[in-house]
Amino acid sequence: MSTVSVALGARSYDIVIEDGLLDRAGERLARYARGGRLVVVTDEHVAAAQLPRLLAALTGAGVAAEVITLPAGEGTKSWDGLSSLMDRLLALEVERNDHVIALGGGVIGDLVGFAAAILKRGCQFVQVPTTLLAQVDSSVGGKTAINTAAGKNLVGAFHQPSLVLIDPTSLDTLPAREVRAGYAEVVKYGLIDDAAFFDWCEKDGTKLLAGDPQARAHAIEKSVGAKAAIVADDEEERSGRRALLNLGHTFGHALEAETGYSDRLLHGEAVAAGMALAFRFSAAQGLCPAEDARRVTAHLRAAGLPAGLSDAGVDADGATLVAHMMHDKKMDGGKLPFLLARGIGQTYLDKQVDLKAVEAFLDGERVAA
Ligand SMILES: NC(=O)c1ccc[n+]([C@@H]2O[C@H](COP(=O)([O-])OP(=O)(O)OC[C@H]3O[C@@H](n4cnc5c(N)ncnc54)[C@H](O)[C@@H]3O)[C@@H](O)[C@H]2O)c1
Ligand SMILES: O=C(O)C(=O)C[C@@H](O)[C@H](O)[C@H](O)COP(=O)(O)O
Ligand SMILES: [Zn+2]
Repeated sequence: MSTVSVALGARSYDIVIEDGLLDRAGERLARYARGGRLVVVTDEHVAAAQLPRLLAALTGAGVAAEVITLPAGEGTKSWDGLSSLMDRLLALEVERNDHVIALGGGVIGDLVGFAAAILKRGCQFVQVPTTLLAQVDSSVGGKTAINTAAGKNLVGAFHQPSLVLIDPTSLDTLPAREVRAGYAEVVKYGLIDDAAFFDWCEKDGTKLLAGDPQARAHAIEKSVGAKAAIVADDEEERSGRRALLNLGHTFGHALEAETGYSDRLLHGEAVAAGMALAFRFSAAQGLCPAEDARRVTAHLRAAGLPAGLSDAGVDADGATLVAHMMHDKKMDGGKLPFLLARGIGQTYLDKQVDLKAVEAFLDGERVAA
């Protein structure tokens, strides 16, 4: 077992990582059960694959669970998904001091977190992530949101969980495509500021993708440790440090918008393509060695992830993609700061990027594909 703490003063919390934790979560969660009950929110796939383990643990600890099961997929992170969840939480008479349990991937975590942030002006929640992406990234840090017609995560709040329980064995039922999508956010930590970890990904990433328990534990602990440190330093993305976690996301969110937030392109896949584009753009601008951009592209493709527009199934011109980017939350005074790289492990926030250059670069990528 390992525990990582997110140091945020009164809002500090632990992230507990342990194989089999789901089966032993009853005692840990029982302390949050007021009146002997807890509300668990999950999606239909997780309800079939992992919920029985959590329910058995809760029953064993004498806790009664009310379960809300939502449709699986990015479409649930929407006004409709939020409205339906809020009505159901209100019908269950969840109170401000109650804890709601989010059991699922990033969609459930982001949606439940946002619902918790606004239910009766704020109740509490616990993250029990069941995808690789959620275990290495979305369950930590308190970014909660839904998507709107204008773009990704545009309505949301910073609302930290009280606890994060990570059971890597819950990934045993996760489809391989979802494991690969989560792996993109693992690689991200190496590319941001840890070149040695990117080396590890090149050497041992395939073990992680195959479900090797040691590789899985190493990747989750490294990722969560890196994210916890960044969040503790810049909780609400004010100083620029937390923005580093957005590497690949400005391009990636534009690709997700272009594919309609659908199964055509998963968030992690869009981030993979976005990181490769960020590195190639950096190289094209003379900021980053071409060899580093080549390594990033090659590694993502070797992992079965998209590393460009055509891999991602996107056939849009630069102007269309840049128009999506204008909704990015990093926009500041009409300018869009970009996460660029001076090399692997040397990501930085560049506030001087010329959007015409981004547009021309993307047009070139489209032609080259
Ligand atoms: N808040 C953050 O910091 C943050 C970080 C990264 C991503 N995100 C968000 O996370 C979302 C993507 O999350 P995701 O990739 O986890 O997708 P997801 O929540 O849609 O889960 C992916 C699929 O796997 C299924 N699933 C989940 N766990 C399973 C299991 N153990 N066994 C079998 N099936 C399982 C789900 O039902 C779903 O079909 C995006 O909306 C993204 O914007 C948020
Ligand atoms: O936690 C963060 O900060 C991140 O940026 C993590 C990202 O992986 C995640 O996709 C996040 O939701 C994107 O944030 P956004 O502010 O661009 O919506
Ligand atoms: Zn992400």
